[in-house]
Amino acid sequence: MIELQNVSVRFGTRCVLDDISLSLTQRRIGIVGANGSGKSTLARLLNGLLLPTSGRVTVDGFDTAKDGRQVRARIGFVFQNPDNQIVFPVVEEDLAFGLKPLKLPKAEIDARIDAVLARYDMGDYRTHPSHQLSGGQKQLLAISGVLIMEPRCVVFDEPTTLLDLRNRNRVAKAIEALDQQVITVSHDLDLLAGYDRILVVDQGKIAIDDTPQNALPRYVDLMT
Ligand SMILES: Nc1ncnc2c1ncn2[C@@H]1O[C@H](COP(=O)(O)OP(=O)(O)OP(=O)(O)O)[C@@H](O)[C@H]1O
Repeated sequence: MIELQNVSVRFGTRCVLDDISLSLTQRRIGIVGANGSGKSTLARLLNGLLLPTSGRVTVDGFDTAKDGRQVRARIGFVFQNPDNQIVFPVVEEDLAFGLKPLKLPKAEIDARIDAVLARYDMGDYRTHPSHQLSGGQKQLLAISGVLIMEPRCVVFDEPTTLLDLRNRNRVAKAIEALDQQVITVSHDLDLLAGYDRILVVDQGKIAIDDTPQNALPRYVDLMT
């Protein structure tokens, strides 16, 4: 379980998240809010990319401030722009990179690379230059680089924002098919319609915490 206990985040004198407590147990959780409301900040707290100014974030009892390794093994993070996530020039090298610290046998590494690429029908791209992939393929590679670590939860920060409709649909399908817990920050409300729980971030607080059926229309009202 991911838990936030009285979490605040301040940047200088600006309080971006103000005393938030949450238990994140549902399989699909969406986070929405206006630009600059603190959604990415909230998402980045969940795997220790960012530490709270005060309060505690724990993942299965591990504190993000103290147990970074255990937290990152459990929670994967997919950035909005896959170019920020893809670091190696060749697809298979990029996928193998995250596995390095695990010191797995080469056969296991190869098997995991084959499995994630097969999942997205990208087996032919194993030795392809990563930066020559299409935008949608890059996002799928970024997702693959996270899945290969076998996290139990994946946090997505605006995963479809940079994609055309075709690739948006491809990535949406890929997210939908995940067995893992998924926490998605998005302005794409259709992406979140089938989720179990929606959190609306507004002025440093969770203004609405409800099902999509209840939360999304109220959010749309709030924004208009
Ligand atoms: N490292 C940082 N240092 C200073 N201010 C920051 C930092 N990160 C975020 N902020 C500020 O905190 C606020 C919330 O940012 P955040 O990225 O969480 O918003 P968001 O809801 O994800 O926005 P968007 O929808 O535009 O992506 C913004 O005003 C932003 O400028």
